[in-house]
Amino acid sequence: MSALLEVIDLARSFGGVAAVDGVGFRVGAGERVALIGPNGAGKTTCFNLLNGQLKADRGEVRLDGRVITGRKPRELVRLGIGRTFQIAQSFQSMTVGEAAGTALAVADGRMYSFSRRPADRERVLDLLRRVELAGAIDRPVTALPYGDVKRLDLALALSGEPKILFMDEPTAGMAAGERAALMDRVSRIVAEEGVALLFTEHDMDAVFGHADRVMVMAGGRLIAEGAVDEIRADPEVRRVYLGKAADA
Ligand SMILES: Nc1ncnc2c1ncn2[C@@H]1O[C@H](COP(=O)(O)OP(=O)(O)OP(=O)(O)O)[C@@H](O)[C@H]1O
Repeated sequence: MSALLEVIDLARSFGGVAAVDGVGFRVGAGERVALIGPNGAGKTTCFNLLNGQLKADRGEVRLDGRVITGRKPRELVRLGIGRTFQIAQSFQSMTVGEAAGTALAVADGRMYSFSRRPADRERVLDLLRRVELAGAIDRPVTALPYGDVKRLDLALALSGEPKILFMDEPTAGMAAGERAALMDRVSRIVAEEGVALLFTEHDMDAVFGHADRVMVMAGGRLIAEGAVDEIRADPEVRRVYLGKAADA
């Protein structure tokens, strides 16, 4: 049986730096996979190759067996890839409802039509309910506390009804309690809706609590892959990344 996401020999260099150097892996439908590794390992570059932000020098990405390498981010949304947006940059002048409505319109492919008919309020509310943000529909995005910005970010990523969700450091900059709440919500959505999840994180509670499988990157390559307990116990992973933190 073919995987939902299949990555084959993916590579991208910047000048002399091989940021991603022949990476291959699979993610199954509904699976939660964490990509971890030290700073500069190549995780963000890998994500940007998958989500169409960067062009690969080499390699192939397949979704449901279809080659999607080189597709534009907007096409990828329509093919079933959801990814978090840079809300702070894109939606500063909007309310929460307008931001969600815009994301739904983009996902529908109506964004550049003459009518620019906004998504109806019920649909926007449904999307916001999934991330427990319906009560904030008329609030300006700029007035949201940081944890709610992250929830909105998640809502926008879900707007295209993705088969797989890419989240690059979803809990970065959040307080510990907020981090746990966000990851619990993400895990619930993934379980209830059958969406697969690929995420990077430096917070090991989020990784070990919410991943079915963990992949470890260092120097542009995958150096280990396995279930949470295997990765925790892997001597090479402890040496390059987890170190003494794993004993805590
Ligand atoms: N646009 C770019 N131009 C030049 N070098 C880059 C660029 N993007 C990434 N790199 C380099 O590629 C390597 C991998 O960086 P990347 O950001 O993908 O790592 P990362 O694992 O996401 O790190 P972090 O955990 O700190 O976010 C690093 O050496 C980085 O300096």
